[in-house]
Amino acid sequence: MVTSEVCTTAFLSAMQTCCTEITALEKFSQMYTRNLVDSGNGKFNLMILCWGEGHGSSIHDHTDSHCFMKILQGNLKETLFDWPEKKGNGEMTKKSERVLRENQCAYINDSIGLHRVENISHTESAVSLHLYSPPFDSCNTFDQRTGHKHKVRMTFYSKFGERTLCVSMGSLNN
Ligand SMILES: N[C@@H](CS(=O)O)C(=O)O
Ligand SMILES: [Fe+2]
Repeated sequence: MVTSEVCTTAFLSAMQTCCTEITALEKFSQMYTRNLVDSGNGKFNLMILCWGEGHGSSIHDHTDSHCFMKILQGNLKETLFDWPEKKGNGEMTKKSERVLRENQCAYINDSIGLHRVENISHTESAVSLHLYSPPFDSCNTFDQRTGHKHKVRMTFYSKFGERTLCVSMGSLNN
């Protein structure tokens, strides 16, 4: 486990170099945007997420994938939640929260729990790098008050630097 954590950190740090160029493609909108950078021959999705002031995701899972994340710019608050009881009929349990700062890496998968990510700054945007393996294009969002889940299809605001023609935003907006 320790070895894989070290490898993960090393890998994500190595990504920093190409990300300096990638951030030139930053895309901001009314909600956080998901921008596909590399689809890894179908083995992973590497994406840049751009968070304006106050933007955040709703509570969500990661469809049984590994999710690695690195903050490239600004700060993001991550709140972890337990999975709701089967029936999902009450306030969801908050497990922990932390602020991820520039260059910090994080990891989550469904056995760790659910999370919500927010740029709580009123003055600064944030940019994060996300690596998902295997890739997925839908996940579940959860209502914090009831624990009820809702399947959501996720789309990209841009792919390989080009704006997509998605009608809906496809982000897990808060
Ligand atoms: N998992 C979210 C971003 S985050 O809030 O972790 C997404 O891919 O849109
Ligand atoms: Fe997430």
